[in-house]
Amino acid sequence: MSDAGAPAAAPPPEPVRIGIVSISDRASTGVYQDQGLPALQDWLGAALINPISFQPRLIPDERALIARTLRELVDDAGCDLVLTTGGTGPSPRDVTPEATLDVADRELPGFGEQMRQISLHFVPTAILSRQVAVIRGKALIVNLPGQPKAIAETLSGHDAAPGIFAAVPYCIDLIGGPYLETRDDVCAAFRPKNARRPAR
Ligand SMILES: Nc1ncnc2c1ncn2[C@@H]1O[C@H](COP(=O)(O)OP(=O)(O)OP(=O)(O)O)[C@@H](O)[C@H]1O
Ligand SMILES: Nc1nc2c(c(=O)[nH]1)N[C@H]1C(S)=C(S)[C@@H](COP(=O)(O)O)O[C@H]1N2
Repeated sequence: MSDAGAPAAAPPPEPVRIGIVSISDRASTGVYQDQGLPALQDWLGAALINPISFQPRLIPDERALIARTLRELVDDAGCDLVLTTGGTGPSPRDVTPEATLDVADRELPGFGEQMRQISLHFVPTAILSRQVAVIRGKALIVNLPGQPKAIAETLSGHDAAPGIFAAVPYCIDLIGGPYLETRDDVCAAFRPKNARRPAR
């Protein structure tokens, strides 16, 4: 039978390379078991339809090492997206935002603003979190708080506020990365109509 006239089958989802970085003095030295990397991997694996190649890193709260790790993930490992967790608070060892700005080409303040709004719904101490999001080359780097439960809270949001991940696929389109497709029950990605490909 001919397929003439039938709509073209959607191309397979594009592969994406994602750096996940857990920044914690105690988890990186074995004082407690790291829960940051598994939480990031679980959430992203559930949310994205694209095949994901994870680049995981577990490191202490050292500014130069964090910056070096972010550069390596983007410039050498070729990550399209890097999510960090931890080190965003006000204590002297919390230096993740500074290290992230050290490697930034440009800052995207909306991510931090939205994240703090979402987190206020869960904890009043959300205002202590100094997360930033930046572009380096063709990659987006986003800081998340260190509490393992904060990862799903900030990425998914809640009834009154969409999670910050909703804006990630379109951002990655705009900076030249792969077309990210999400499972709507975990996270409905927002794209303007003219940027959407046909749904699967
Ligand atoms: N990677 C992690 N794995 C498991 N639990 C974590 C992790 N990071 C943080 N937590 C938990 O969240 C709490 C607050 O995180 P925060 O990033 O402020 O830790 P911290 O006091 O800077 O210490 P550290 O850097 O040693 O994790 C920690 O006290 C810990 O209970
Ligand atoms: N969604 C969410 N955001 C949160 C939290 C949380 O539990 N859930 N903890 C807050 C606390 S107590 C602090 S100190 C800051 C910074 O955390 P970090 O240093 O672990 O990155 O994140 C805040 N943001």
